Amino acid sequence: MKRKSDKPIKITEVCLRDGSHVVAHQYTEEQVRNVTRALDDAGMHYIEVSHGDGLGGSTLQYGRSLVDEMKLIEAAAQECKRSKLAVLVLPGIGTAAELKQARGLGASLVRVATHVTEADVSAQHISIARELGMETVGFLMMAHMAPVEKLVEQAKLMESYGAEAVYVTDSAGALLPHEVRERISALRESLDIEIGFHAHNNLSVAVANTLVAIEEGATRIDGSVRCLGAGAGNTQTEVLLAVLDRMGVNLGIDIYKMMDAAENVVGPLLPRPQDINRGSLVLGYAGVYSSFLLHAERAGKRYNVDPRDILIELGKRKVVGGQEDMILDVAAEMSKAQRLGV
Ligand SMILES: C[C@H](O)CC(=O)C(=O)O
Ligand SMILES: [Mn+2]
Repeated sequence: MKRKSDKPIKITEVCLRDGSHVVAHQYTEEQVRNVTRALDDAGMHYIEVSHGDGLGGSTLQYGRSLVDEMKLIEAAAQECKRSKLAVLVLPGIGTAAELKQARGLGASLVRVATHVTEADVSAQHISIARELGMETVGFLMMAHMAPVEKLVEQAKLMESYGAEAVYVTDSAGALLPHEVRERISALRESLDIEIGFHAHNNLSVAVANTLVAIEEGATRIDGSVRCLGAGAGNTQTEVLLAVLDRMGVNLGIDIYKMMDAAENVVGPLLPRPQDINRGSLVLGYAGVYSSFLLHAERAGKRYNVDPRDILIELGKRKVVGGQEDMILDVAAEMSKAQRLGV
């Protein structure tokens, strides 16, 4: 494989954070320990643990966690012998106090996530993370919603605040390979820091998109074992590692051990197969935030509305992360319209 960066590729495994959406944030301490131990043993570079919506996400709006995420972070930290522990924080949801607590428990990297046009709200969290001595990464979500020039402008803001890498985050799994190529390439030309890529597999192109991102110079790459992430999940980590190995890129992570972790440890946690069903396909097709899938399915049941119609309407209204309450509103409106026959 020809890569436009000579820096080593670092993988962040997100099944214990993005996968938290899939299990409605019901991870137990034992599950987190078992998964972390298996990933650490395989040599995973970074393991991310937080509520699906980041530190402090356990609320009515986003869904309550079964176990306090700080307990889960602490448990994961105790299992990490080689892997580094990462957390995610969304300014406006997670606070500096929570970031400090996570740091104290052993998290050494933080991704500060904002909507793709709202990087300015990340300044304070990025600077606090740097003061805490954490590796600090910007995470521009719903990257398909901004034109390339806007994305570059926002990434440069994060760089100016002190981020050491910036991610193109395809939260809706809506980006096509050529769109990933133009985004990563533009960032590589404009930034001095590392570039990352986080995919969702709603249109079945997560691995392909990730390969394009790596070719274009992305060096921070996310994956989830067995696709255990929101919607149809993320780039399937063990598959990506096997493909990269076939392409001559060995990341020092044991592929057999990853396959075993996928089969024996993560597989049993899946509430249902992480395939591309009607709902997840619509997420990618309509460009809707992947973590809305479960909420839309629940709202659909409650109001007797097809979840696909809810998702398509949310896409039309350009609803973004943080507006989860709109899902119920839209479902209620649609149900009323159905009853009135309008
Ligand atoms: C808070 C989100 O779930 C972050 C993420 O993984 C994404 O936007 O995708
Ligand atoms: Mn995600």
